[in-house]
Formats: sequence, structure tokens, C-alpha cells
Amino acid sequence: KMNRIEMVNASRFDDYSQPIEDASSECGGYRRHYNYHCKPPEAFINGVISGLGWLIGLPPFIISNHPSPHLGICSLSPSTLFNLDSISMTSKLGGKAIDLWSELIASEASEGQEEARVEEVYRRRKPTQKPVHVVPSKQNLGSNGCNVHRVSLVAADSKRISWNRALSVRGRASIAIEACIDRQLQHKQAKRKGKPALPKGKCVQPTNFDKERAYFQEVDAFELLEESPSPKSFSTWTSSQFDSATVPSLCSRIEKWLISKKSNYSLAPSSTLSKILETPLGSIEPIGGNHLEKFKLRTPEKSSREIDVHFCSIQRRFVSSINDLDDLEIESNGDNRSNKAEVVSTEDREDIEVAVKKLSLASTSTSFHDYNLDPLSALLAVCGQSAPSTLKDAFSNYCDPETIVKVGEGTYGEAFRAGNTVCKIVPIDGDLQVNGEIQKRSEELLEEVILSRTLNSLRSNENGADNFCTTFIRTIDLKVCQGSYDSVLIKAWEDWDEKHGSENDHPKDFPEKQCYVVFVLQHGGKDLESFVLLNYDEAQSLLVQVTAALAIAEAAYEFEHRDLHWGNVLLSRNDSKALQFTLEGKNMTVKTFGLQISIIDFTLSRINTGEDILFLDLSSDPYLFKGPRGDRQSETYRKMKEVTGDCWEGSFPRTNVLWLLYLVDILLLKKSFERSSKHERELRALKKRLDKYNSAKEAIYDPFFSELIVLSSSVE
Ligand SMILES: Nc1ncnc2c1ncn2[C@@H]1O[C@H](COP(=O)(O)OP(=O)(O)OP(=O)(O)O)[C@@H](O)[C@H]1O
Repeated sequence: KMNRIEMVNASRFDDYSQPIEDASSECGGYRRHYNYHCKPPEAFINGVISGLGWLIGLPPFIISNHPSPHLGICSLSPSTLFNLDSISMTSKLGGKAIDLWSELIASEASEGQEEARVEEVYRRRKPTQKPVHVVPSKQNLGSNGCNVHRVSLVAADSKRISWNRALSVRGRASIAIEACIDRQLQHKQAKRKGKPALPKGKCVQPTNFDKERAYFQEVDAFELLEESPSPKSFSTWTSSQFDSATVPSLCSRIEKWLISKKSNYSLAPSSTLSKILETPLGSIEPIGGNHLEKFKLRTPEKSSREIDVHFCSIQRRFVSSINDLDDLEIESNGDNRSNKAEVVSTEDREDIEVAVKKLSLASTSTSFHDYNLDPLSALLAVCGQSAPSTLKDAFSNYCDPETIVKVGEGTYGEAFRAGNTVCKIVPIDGDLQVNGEIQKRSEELLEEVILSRTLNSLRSNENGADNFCTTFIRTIDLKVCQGSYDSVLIKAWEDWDEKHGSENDHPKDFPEKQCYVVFVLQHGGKDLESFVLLNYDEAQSLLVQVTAALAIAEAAYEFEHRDLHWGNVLLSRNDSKALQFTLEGKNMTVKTFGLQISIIDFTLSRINTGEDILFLDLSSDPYLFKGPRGDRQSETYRKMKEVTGDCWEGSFPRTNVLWLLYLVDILLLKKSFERSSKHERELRALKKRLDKYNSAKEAIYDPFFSELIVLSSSVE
């Protein structure tokens, strides 16, 4: 180290305004030029004392330890240099000043372990991590310019971590109310609050360096509040910690359904689930109601005959893969349902059942209940397919692929507009991490698919349904696809990225064998976060439609959305002034003021299909409940936890009311629309009353809604 020092600047002489004096000294065999900042008389005195000391042979350290720090400087020797505890060094090389102190630190860091440790910690997030910068992005700024907990701890140009996404796309924690009141304080709180050291089970914690660990734990703790908890998938969080017991008992039901399909249509159990799975998916409605011209689309209307064909095809695969079913004569052309009924005896069906249980079509999943039924096959069956199609083929059913436009993105899904539909592509079962998350598994998607289809059934008003509403987004079709992204999709993705700045990974990296589920959905419009409400009428319309829809789904399926943030409420305008709902047999005409609401994203939802309860065990997702204090959305998750007692399987329709309270808050605090103080009082009064209700079914009879709903004849 000593040999690298050419000029020494004694930082103890803080007066940098003074001219730099040159001096020479020869100490201990080292010739050095000292360039120190001190006033000339002091330098002179120091020089004299130092020289005298040198002459009488005083050891250098005595001189350097002189009470006046100035004195030591002039007698610098290697040993005294080591004794100086606060020096800074500069060098003049070719007239250019170089900060040698920083250089020394840098070289030490590069030589020592220090940097290796830092590297390791950086890599915990992403393998190709760049140097850490704190980059408050444009999106990090709230409307008043304050930073709303959106600090990227990675380089600005890298893809964003889920917290950022949560704010801008998913809506999670995007309503940081009072975020700017005391940002510094909140950041401190964030650090103190703490976060489990290994989020999502993906990080490797350094174990030997206590000091470093403490530091980075603190950094992690800070990040917890920055990074939105992603609650979407239990397997995403702690797949290794989960066993089959955490998967809801859905699979046995699907298995029965599959068996019934394979063996004999007429003997299929007449169950709610069977009905849901066998009901053809919906046709396409024009975006924003009837006022837009209907596109001519090649809608794949699935008839039960087509499903039959699919299942017979699956049946062929099943049968051919089971040796002990050699003697079984199954009509496999799929054309004649009654033929199958005749040829398959009860005994044979039992054989098939045994065989299906044995069947494992390359399944690696052990979580699919007690059986080895491959969840991907079940998913294919539920989607009415015998094999995955390509993304391009799936999209071509709805539009000319050249017209595909990306419309939105989530942590798991990329949403593209295809004709009048929105196709949400969710990659499944792959090893590649997507947007920093482990891909969802088929079994999880199977659940979401069934949930979507179940809610679809609320849209059918045939035979005077007891419960009817069109507010839950229509699922038009579901497709399992395989292959890399098509070039038209990549182009649509890149166009969107250029315009909006995608938070997601570029989809070009998907391998050929990548599987996806494509949700073909009705286009629901814009989400509440970006939609501009015009007036109080529209705000009322939003609340009444959401409340009525939740009430109806509660009545029909004990449904709880559990994640109704403003990114999951879509709005569009149409010419219609009213909308029909039926709640427990009562017809209701609801005033809409030309606004149509659609509710999306049922990942956290709980539903009772009549035979199975589908829910996500949020107790496995502690991060969900650790969002910032004062943030309405985070508070709502916490309140849900209180209400459910962290037991998410149970029916707690009060959670729907909590999201209604949240929406009123959003309208009051985050949305601006034409309104009077009377309107605000009404909204606040509604909030107070909502607080007393235990379900949306109770809430819909609140006086706030009475002027918006006309109760007409009972269905009977
Ligand atoms: N039916 C639809 N109509 C219009 N836009 C839609 C529709 N479905 C999804 N989108 C757009 O795509 C975005 C992402 O969709 P969604 O929230 O369902 O994805 P996700 O991956 O489940 O999100 P999350 O990050 O919450 O898991 C939405 O915020 C919305 O902008």
C-alpha cells in the first residue's frame, strides 16, 4: 500500500480552501512528496519541530502522536502513516488528480472477500444482476410527485421485480394513501419491520458473515415493503414445503368426471361440476356492449359432440397405455355416445377406474391428490382438447394474427387483444422462471379454469335461473397451447413494451416445449386504476354492479373474490341504461348510466362449486399481509386474515364487504370525478353502514342502492 502512495493529503487539515503546499521529506528510506493542506505558518512550525525531532533521534511515532495532529504530518514515515487514522490521499499523475483512497478501497475490495460476498447477495435476486442503484422511476412517483414505495433496487434498465409490477399492473399496494406524509419514516419502518430472509425459497443466505448478513437482512427487510407479495400461487412460494395435502380436493372430482366421460356419457354423475364442465363456453359479445359492430369471427363453439370426440381421443390414449385393459372393447370412434353406453359394463368401468388411477402420462406431479392422473391431461380434457395447439392456431380462431395487439400484463399473464376477445397467455409447468416467478403448475390452472367456468354459468339465464349476472368476465374459451411465442405475438409484445415499458420478461426466451393456458376472455375495457370516471352517477353505478355481482355469486357459489383491487375491476361504456340481475330468484334492474363493469382475476377467489371448495390457502403466503401500513389494499388483506382467522377454506362473505369498503375508499381518495360534498357524505355514510354487513348479499339492500335498483317480479 505504501508504495502506491505518491502524494499524501492529510485530511485532518480540513481547510481545503488553502493553497496546497509542497514539501519533501525523506523518512525511513522512502522519498515522498507530501502535499498537505495546512496554513503556511503551521506548516513551517510543524516542519521545524519535526526536523528537530528527527535530529535528536526521536522515534517517529512519538512525533506522530503529538497532541497537535499537524505535527505528525511532517514526520511521515511508513510507521507513522499507519498510525494516521483519517487520511485521504490524492495523486497527481500527468497532472490528473486521482483519488488514491478510493482506488485502495476498490483494489482491496476486488482482492478480498468483500466483493465476493456482495456479488453473492446481488445474485440472490437475479443471476445477471447489475450494480445496485436506487432508482426512483417515473412510475414510482405518486400524483404529487412523492415516491410511493416504488424503489427499484436493480439497475434501471433491468426488468422489474414483482413489487413494481404489483403497483402498476396488478394494482396491489398501488393505493399507498398517506405515502408521502413521511416517506423517510416509512422507509425506516420498512427496514424495521423485517422480511423473512429467504423470500419465495429462492435465495441462498450467506451463513458465515454475521455482519454482512445482518446488513443484507436489513436490505431485504426494506425490500419487503417495496416488493409486492405475490400471492398467486402456493407452489410459487414454497413449493418444497407443500405436500399434496394443501391441494384442494378437486382432483378426485375431476377424475370421476374424466372416468365418466371415458366410460359412458349416460352414466356420468349428474353433478354441478359435470354440468359446468360440459356446458359449452360462451360466444363472443362485442366490446363495450351492442353499440359496436359485431365482428365476424371463427368462434369455436364447442358442441357436446366435439367434447365427446375429444374425450374419446383421450380415451384412446388412456386405453392404449394400459396393458391390463387389453380385453376391453371400447367404442373409440367417439361418434356414438349410446354405443359406448352399451359396450361398457359396470365391471369394465371399474377396470377403467383402476387403470386411470394407475395412469401417469409422464406426470411428475405428486400433488395431484392420491392418484397419478396427469394434471396436464386433466387440463386438456377440461379445455376440450386431446393435445395442445400452437399459440398461433389458438389466436387465429379469433382474429387475423397480424392484428393482435397486447393490452395488458400481469405477473403470470400477457393479455392480447384478438378480435373482440382478450387472450391471456399464462405459461405453465416449465422450468424457466418467468418475470422472476416460478411458473404455475397445471393443477393450479385447472382450479382457475374450473372457477372461471363456474362463474360463467352465472351468465346463463335459461329456464329462469335463480342467480344471474353478467359482471364476472365471460370466459369464451380455454386452450392449452405449446411452443415458443409466435413472431406476431412477439411483435405485439415489443410494440407494447415500447409504448408502456413492460415489466415482464421478453417472451422470446420460451422454449419449443413450453406449455401455456390461454384464457380467451370477453374484452372488459379499462381497469379502474386508469379509467376516468365522469361523475357521481358512474361511481354509484360501479358500486351497485360490483355489490350485486358479489351478492349473486355469494348466493350461488359462496363466492368470495378476495382480491378485488382496482386493477381487477374493468370498466367500459355502452348505450345501455340498465342491466338485469337475478338474486335468489328476485329480478333486479340496475341503473348503469351507460357503464358496464367486469370483474376479473379469480386467482385468490374461493368458490363452492357444489361438490368442491376451491380456494387458495393464503396462510402459506405471509408476504401478502405485510404491505405498507395505511395502504388500503394491504390493510384489506390484513382485515381478510382477521375475518377468516387465516383459515381460507371456510366461507366468509364478509371478505367481499371488505373489498366493497376498499372500493369506496378508492372512489373517495384516489379517483376524481364530478361530485359535491353531499355525494362525499353519502359515500362516507355508505362506508359506515357497510362496516356492519357480513356479506354482499346484506349490502345490496343498503339504502344507498335502493334508488339504483328496481326490484321486479320474482322469477317464479
Ligand atoms: N378481459 C380483459 N379485458 C381487458 N383487459 C384485460 C382482460 N383481462 C386482462 N386484461 C388486462 O391484462 C392485465 C393482466 O390481467 P390479469 O390481472 O388477469 O393477469 P394476472 O397475470 O393474473 O395478473 P396478476 O399480476 O394479478 O397475477 C389486466 O390488468 C388488464 O389490463
